[in-house]
Amino acid sequence: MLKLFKFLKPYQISVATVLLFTFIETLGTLYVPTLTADIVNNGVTQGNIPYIIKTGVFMLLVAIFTAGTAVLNSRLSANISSGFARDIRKALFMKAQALSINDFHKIGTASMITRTTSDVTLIGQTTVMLMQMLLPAPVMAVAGLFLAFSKDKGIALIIVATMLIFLLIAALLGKKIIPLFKFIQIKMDNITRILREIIIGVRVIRAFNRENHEKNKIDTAVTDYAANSIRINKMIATLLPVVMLVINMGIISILWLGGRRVADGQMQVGDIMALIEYCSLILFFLIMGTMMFMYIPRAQACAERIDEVLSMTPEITDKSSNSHPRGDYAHIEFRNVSFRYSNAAEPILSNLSFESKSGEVTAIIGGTGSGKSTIANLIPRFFEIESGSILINGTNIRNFSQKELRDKIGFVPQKAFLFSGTIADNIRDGKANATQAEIEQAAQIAQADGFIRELKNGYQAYVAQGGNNLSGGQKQRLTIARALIRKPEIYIFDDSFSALDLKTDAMLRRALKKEIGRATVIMVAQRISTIMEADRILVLEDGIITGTGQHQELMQNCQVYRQIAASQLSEAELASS
Ligand SMILES: Nc1ncnc2c1ncn2[C@@H]1O[C@H](COP(=O)(O)OP(=O)(O)OP(=O)(O)O)[C@@H](O)[C@H]1O
Repeated sequence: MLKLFKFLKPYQISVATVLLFTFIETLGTLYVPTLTADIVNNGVTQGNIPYIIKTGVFMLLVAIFTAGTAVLNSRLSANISSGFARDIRKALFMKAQALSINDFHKIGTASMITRTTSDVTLIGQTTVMLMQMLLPAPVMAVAGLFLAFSKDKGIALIIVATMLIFLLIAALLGKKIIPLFKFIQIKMDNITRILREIIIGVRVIRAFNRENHEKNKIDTAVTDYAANSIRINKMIATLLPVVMLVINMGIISILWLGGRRVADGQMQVGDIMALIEYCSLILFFLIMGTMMFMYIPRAQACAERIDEVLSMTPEITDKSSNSHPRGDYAHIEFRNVSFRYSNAAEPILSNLSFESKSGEVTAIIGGTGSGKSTIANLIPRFFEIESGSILINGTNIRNFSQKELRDKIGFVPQKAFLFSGTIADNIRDGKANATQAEIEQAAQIAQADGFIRELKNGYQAYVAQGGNNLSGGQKQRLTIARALIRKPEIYIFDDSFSALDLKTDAMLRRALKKEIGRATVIMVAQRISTIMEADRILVLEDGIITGTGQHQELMQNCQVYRQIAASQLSEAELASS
């Protein structure tokens, strides 16, 4: 947790002010019973009304001043807490942006959400509670005991004994509660993960009537969380009456010994009142401080989870500071590339070599799981290759900054993903300063203009989260338009035409051909008809290229390609190819 305190640096002055105010507030709180004793001893028992009024007014001023510092303290603390939490969240977000997909998988999406939301909130709250509740406890104890000893040593020792009994009980209970607090965040992660899956997969759940199964899953997770919380609350609930008993025993002892002292004429009545008040205040602040000690392990667990993300070294970093400005063409070369996913035993691609020339369409076809999407994902450097090199215009992609590299690419992912907002906003994600004319032109080439204009608000029509209010084909066309608007040097279509009907597929490819110019196109596809006209087709089988050439060459030379064609084309189409 100490590591995260560096985020408090911008709030140094505020933190110092809170500490000072807390100190003043604590002393002010202790001064009030001292004044009460004074009023009773020198005013009430003597019948000295002017003294009562004078000291009473002074006491009122002390109380108002103490309350004022408390209000200011709360406001400052709230500001520190929210600013501190905001800064940690920003840092987490920036880190998440820098992490590779592999790095991200190590943490998990649900855990990343919990860490950025509830973990940070808890750290912010705990830090402020630490300043307001834990730090005043020793000040109160030392100052309170000092005042108590100055009034009566014997009674002060009763207060010390009461404190020790309380601390013993708190230590015994803390030993049981602290591990439970640590578990709470892990259980919260579990709830977030299940909820996220249920929300995203709601259609599948309904389609397969899995509502009860999912309900049971979330019930179990929530019940588990609740059981943990109930156990904690039960223990805290036990602590409070026991502590009250200890305090009351302390007060009774003070009254007993104080009464005898008053009877012997060694002490005044007001002093008993002050001593009881000191005892109550010390114990009250100790209770609050102890509660904090129980929260600290939970905050500590959260801090460790946050620090784990913040201290991660991204797997993919920018090495070169040389700049590689955007051009208008790209020549891609895979040279003996081998790649394996971090959790996989076997490589997915082995010694893969191919070239994709400027102005040409290179298509990749092959069975499912053969590694087509993996190749598409390696060009923007979403993953790091194991050996070999990927070159763009002769430069290793590792020598580009990730931003420069990705600026060159118009990427259309296999799973069409849109953001909530308007249709125009989504296309503009490809080029932030795109004009309406550019947006419409990109949509026309992507064969999306027609359906967009039929929507009630056209380009301003609302796209729901993930594009859930659009059809699969509509979403695909918008993701294509988003890539086209960049006018990139490299187009990567990862099975991006699969949801289009054959006619739209053909029209889109025809429009694309005119648009591409000197750019390079990598087109992953399952359908032969989509790639038949490509300048070069790579046939992939288990991460190895088993055939390269144009459609007709492959029909003659490549058995795997012939088998794919035979399974998709009609007799007439096969005969004519
Ligand atoms: N993140 C990942 N971690 C581990 N293995 C993965 C990961 N992504 C893909 N794989 C594995 O890599 C292999 C190749 O996957 P890839 O997505 O490249 O295949 P593909 O040819 O595009 O398949 P499809 O046509 O079904 O989309 C598969 O066996 C897959 O299980």
